Amino acid sequence: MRILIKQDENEIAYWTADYLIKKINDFSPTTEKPFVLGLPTGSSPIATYNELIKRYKKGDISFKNVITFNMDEYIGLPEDHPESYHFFMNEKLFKYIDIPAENIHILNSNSDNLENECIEYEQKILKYGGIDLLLGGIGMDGHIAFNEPGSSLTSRTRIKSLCYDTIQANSRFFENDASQVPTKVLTVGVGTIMDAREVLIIVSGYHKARALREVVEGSVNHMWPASILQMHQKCILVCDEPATAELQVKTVKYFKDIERISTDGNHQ
Ligand SMILES: N[C@@H]1[C@@H](O)[C@H](O)[C@@H](COP(=O)(O)O)O[C@@H]1O
Repeated sequence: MRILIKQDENEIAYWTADYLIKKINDFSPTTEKPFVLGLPTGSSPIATYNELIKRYKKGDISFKNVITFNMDEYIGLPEDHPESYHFFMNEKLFKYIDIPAENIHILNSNSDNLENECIEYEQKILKYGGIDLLLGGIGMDGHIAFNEPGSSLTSRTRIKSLCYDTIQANSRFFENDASQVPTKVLTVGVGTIMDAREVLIIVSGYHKARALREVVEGSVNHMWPASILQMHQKCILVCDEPATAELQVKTVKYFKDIERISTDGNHQ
């Protein structure tokens, strides 16, 4: 696990967008061999999406041969609801870039057969050869996508019930009214995330400090689902200073030293 500690959210966004652009450009995606990108919603990736849009407008990147798979979606919201993840992705990223509509994949939580939708989503990912890079965030309780505490660490795409903490946390998007937050979702599984060839997680803000501590210094445990990332062969956590507040001083120093010593910025 590589841990990068940036000053703030803006530095995270700049670094993350730059890293993604380099990855995609180095891959030289074509129609026959597209780059497969996993994408999150939530507040964590917004600044990065803004940076990606800026860089797209400068001509640094094209998304024509990028296939995207979003991680999750609420059940019970129409796609045009302002808090649906379909709506979010279009508003925050897709409508500003050159990605073809048919390259975008988001779980259809309005399907008549949700279980089948989940199975087909996994099959579609496989059809494209798996996810090359999955960008994500984590919840305050250590959830990843919508894999809440107690999720099987080998889970696949499925229907999931949200826990009280997540409903409370996400009520900020629903007029601070927890009763408006859907209680069920579709989400890729922890196993689906672990199958991505590379995982890049944004952790920003003091409110994520406890989760970051559990994920980095705690043991692998289903009550902190993102802790499984310790087992991933190529995972980067891009954090800001406030998010590191509960890490041990020696942990912060250890990871900062690695970044300082490795001047080519290309280590694992
Ligand atoms: N389902 C999403 C996750 O995909 C997201 O990573 C996480 C953190 O959200 P935020 O970035 O807003 O803190 O919780 C949400 O509920």
